Amino acid sequence: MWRGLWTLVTLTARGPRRASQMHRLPFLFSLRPFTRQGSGAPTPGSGATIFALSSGQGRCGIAVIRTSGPASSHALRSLTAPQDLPRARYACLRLLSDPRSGEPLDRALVLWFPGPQSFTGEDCVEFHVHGGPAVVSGVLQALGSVPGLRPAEAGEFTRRAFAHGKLSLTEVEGLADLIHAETEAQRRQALRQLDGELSHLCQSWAETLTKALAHVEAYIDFGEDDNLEEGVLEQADSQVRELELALGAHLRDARRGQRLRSGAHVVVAGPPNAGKSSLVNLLSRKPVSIVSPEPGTTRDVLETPVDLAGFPALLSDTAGLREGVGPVEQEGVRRARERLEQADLILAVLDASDLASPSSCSFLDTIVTATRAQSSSGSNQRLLLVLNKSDLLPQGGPGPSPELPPHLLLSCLTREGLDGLLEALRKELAAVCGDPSAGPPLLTRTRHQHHLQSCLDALGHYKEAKDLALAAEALRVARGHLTYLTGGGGTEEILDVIFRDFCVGK
Ligand SMILES: Nc1nc2c(ncn2[C@@H]2O[C@H](COP(=O)(O)OP(=O)(O)OP(=O)(O)O)[C@@H](O)[C@H]2O)c(=O)[nH]1
Repeated sequence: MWRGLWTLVTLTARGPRRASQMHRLPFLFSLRPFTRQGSGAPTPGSGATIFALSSGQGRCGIAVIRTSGPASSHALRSLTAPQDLPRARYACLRLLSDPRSGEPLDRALVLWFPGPQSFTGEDCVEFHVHGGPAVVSGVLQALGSVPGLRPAEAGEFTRRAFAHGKLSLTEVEGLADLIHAETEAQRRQALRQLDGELSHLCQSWAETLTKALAHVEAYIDFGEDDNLEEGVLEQADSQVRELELALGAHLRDARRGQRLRSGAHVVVAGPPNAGKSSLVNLLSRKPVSIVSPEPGTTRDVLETPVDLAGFPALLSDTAGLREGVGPVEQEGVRRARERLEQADLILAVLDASDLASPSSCSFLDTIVTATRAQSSSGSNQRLLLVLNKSDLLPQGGPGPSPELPPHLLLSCLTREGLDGLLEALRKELAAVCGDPSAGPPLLTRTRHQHHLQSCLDALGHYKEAKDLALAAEALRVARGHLTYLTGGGGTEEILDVIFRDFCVGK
């Protein structure tokens, strides 16, 4: 019975998740225009000079404390001896003292970044002090005693950088992702976004729309005037068509960039005793699940975040799939099936030495059906079949069998086949999450999807417009959504959401 269920839900697995993601951030989609990015948009208390510990908390070799704002040079002079400003952007060794008592605090490297050539665009100072808690708290207290200085709020340095046009909103998001990146693939994607690839792409699309709009407005103003070059409206139409194709391609990326940020759902499933828990423990390099020779040991879904071949994943161990069991195990089997529906990648595990058992046959049957259903439905769900316990097979393995779909041989016991499995996982996860090192930049947030979709909708209105004034307005709306995407418009709400991801000192 569950076989049919799985197949059915395989076809529709993406729908509900998308809906729930949209639901969680409803206010992001009702943006009103506000001051343009980079034009000195106000930040809360932007007149003050802020300071914070920018390196990690706790004892460390070197800690970096920084300031940003007009009183930065005064703060530097107040704490250091000699009191002159060091050469801009050159590290210089200074004695730091408490300006209230004159008590020495540390010998530190000091860097002076006069605005606007600084991270925030304001005057900034960095103190590279010894990372002991007493040194750090002494320097922070000394800075707090300097008039005009106050502790920074979370993300306030970056918010100031955004307000001064140093970073676009997508670059700010890339920076937040870089700080939170836990895997190689996440780091690559974040760095590309921080480098402005997505931002530049949106800007080039916005420029295309500006040209199309100029053509339409010229036609409105001059009509069939001799001075107007021929075919201006046709040019606008072809620019819109090209842009539609480009936006459509990005929107069809199956949310790979978002999966790379949040982690792919990888579900380990199979009949009881196949070695699912052993595989989960092997891949996560920790004892997440109980392993025992008794079939039916795992009865609930056990989840663990892992770095799988450089990609972030949420790995789920599930109850062995079988019929005719007690109520507790039955519930575990129901939950396992539910998890299979949500999986981006299914790791189907079978005991290679027990392929003829009824539970293995029934599971194999299901995999074959599911694989066929996937290829005919165009589903994005991926599947890898792993034949575990290869150490129990006679030399040479089970040999080619027409009944078996493509599979990998593995022994969780001896780890033979693990490298091959990791390589296969890397390929599958690159298909699920996208390759962060190649191809066009991916959309990494629901917000990006929303603005591109809205832009595309507006282009649809352009094509349907009954008169040129309406067509021009549709182009303006479309361009507005691209501007919103890079932070050229928005509300304090969206900025609050994005900057909430930052820690104090960034
Ligand atoms: N020989 C051999 N035994 C293995 C291998 N992998 C797992 N086992 C053994 O197979 C038994 C079942 O392993 P589990 O990892 O608990 O299997 P499971 O699929 O999670 O089992 P359920 O919780 O019942 O669904 C244990 O005794 C493991 O030590 C392997 O590669 N080779």
